[in-house]
Amino acid sequence: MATQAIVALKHPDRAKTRLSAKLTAQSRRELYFRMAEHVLKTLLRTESIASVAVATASDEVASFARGMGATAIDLYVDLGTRAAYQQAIAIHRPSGELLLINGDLPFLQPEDVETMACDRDDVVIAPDRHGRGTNALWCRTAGMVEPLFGENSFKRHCAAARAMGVTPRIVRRLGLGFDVDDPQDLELIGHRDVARPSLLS
Ligand SMILES: Nc1nc2c(ncn2[C@@H]2O[C@H](COP(=O)(O)OP(=O)(O)OP(=O)(O)O)[C@@H](O)[C@H]2O)c(=O)[nH]1
Ligand SMILES: O=C(O)[C@H](O)COP(=O)(O)O
Repeated sequence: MATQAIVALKHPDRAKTRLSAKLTAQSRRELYFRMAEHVLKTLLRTESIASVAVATASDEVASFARGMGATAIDLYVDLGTRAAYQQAIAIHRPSGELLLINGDLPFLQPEDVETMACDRDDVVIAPDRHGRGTNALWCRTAGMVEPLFGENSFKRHCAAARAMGVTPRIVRRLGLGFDVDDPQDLELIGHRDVARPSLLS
């Protein structure tokens, strides 16, 4: 199997704004790069991932991605996660298996990615742990489900798959479900019991 992965990464100076009440701009930048590095490294060492591309409008992030061994898909402007993935697909024209995955998943492990990219299904969706957003979307062929990220995108991606006659497989795992959006997520990172399955229900 050979899945192409695309990671959307916003301009670092405008990322993680919901953490502004708790973290300075400098700390938010550091957290952003730490998480992005973790996600890229994880993807790069996952066997079923053939290539990793970062979709970004930031030259700094593009260089960072290339320095790590990923490629960069240069976007013109940040218009949100949905637009970033849609533009990246339009520019990059991936064929075959495609994984769209966010760059703010601090617990992501290769096994999580392997679980998504296994052989049996056409569409696999990893919701955030609240069951609202989508943190990763895998399709057997690019274009099978249009990226519809944004608020409550999990329901939308499920409906979009069903509209194509496909029953999506849903993957709920800590590594895929735990994204860092708000101050409560930051507090949980520090706690070992973050791995409790109850957080994923
Ligand atoms: N290229 C690109 N990536 C984006 C954009 N918006 C979000 N992302 C990425 O999509 C993923 C999920 O983003 P969010 O959880 O909304 O993160 P965020 O926008 O930094 O958070 P807030 O500023 O707090 O809303 C992260 O990897 C972001 O870097 C965008 O406009 N362009
Ligand atoms: O569904 C989405 O668009 C992504 O998961 C981003 O959602 P978030 O802003 O809740 O992380």
